[in-house]
Amino acid sequence: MKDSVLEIKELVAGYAERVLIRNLSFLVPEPSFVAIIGHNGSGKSTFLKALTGQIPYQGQVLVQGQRLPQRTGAIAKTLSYLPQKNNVAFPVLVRELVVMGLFRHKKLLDHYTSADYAQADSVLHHLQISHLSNRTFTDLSGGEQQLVWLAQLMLQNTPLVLLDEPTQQLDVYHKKRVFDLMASWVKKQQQTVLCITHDLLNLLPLQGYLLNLSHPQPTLEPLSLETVLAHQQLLENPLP
Ligand SMILES: Nc1ncnc2c1ncn2[C@@H]1O[C@H](COP(=O)(O)OP(=O)(O)OP(=O)(O)O)[C@@H](O)[C@H]1O
Repeated sequence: MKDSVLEIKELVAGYAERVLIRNLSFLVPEPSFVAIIGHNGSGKSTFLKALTGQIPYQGQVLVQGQRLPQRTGAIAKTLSYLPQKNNVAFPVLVRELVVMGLFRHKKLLDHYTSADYAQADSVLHHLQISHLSNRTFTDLSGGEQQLVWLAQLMLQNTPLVLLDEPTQQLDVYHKKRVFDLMASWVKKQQQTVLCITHDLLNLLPLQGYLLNLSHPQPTLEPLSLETVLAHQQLLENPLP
């Protein structure tokens, strides 16, 4: 039997005196898009922090049948992660930041080659942000920075991609484009995408699943007009 791409078994995670994820179990059988939704503070980022080894957890996470290590370094081959806030403390050109997405294929002191830069240029072109290529990253607007991080994530090309509100600062046009882009990662590259979002209406055209962490016992539900609208209504009310 083929291994499922992702299986979460009885995951428990949270902080010192506050368990936020209680006995979460679900299975993603094949490469899929999974929208993680829920009220502010319901534990969405906490869930991704557990998967990325930033906080300890109980339970099991299996990726393609293998237990995901709990150490950040060892996880890097399997998954890429775009946090909600990602600061860069030094002035770096956009093209240089994007090419770093290939770090998994490099040894410590390796230089990036012209073929690597060609790949970086290609994803910048794909995201329609080639004009930002030689700009200093820290001078860009919040939305432009978000698109640059997405370009870097594309170069990482891991089986599992975790994104924490990747469309938060984007305009209406770019929000739609980024949701289309995530759908194409699933379809064309067979990647599994877990995306935290509050943009429920943008989920309507997509195929995949929805996981509402505001629910007392969250489960994967197929994305459809009915499920999205039902959850939108739930989220319009206070956290139970
Ligand atoms: N390091 C920490 N120590 C203690 N509590 C924390 C820590 N980080 C987050 N929390 C708390 O855990 C709860 C869940 O936080 P989390 O960031 O997972 O929520 P979220 O669902 O992603 O919310 P949002 O939609 O606002 O991004 C919040 O109440 C938050 O204050």
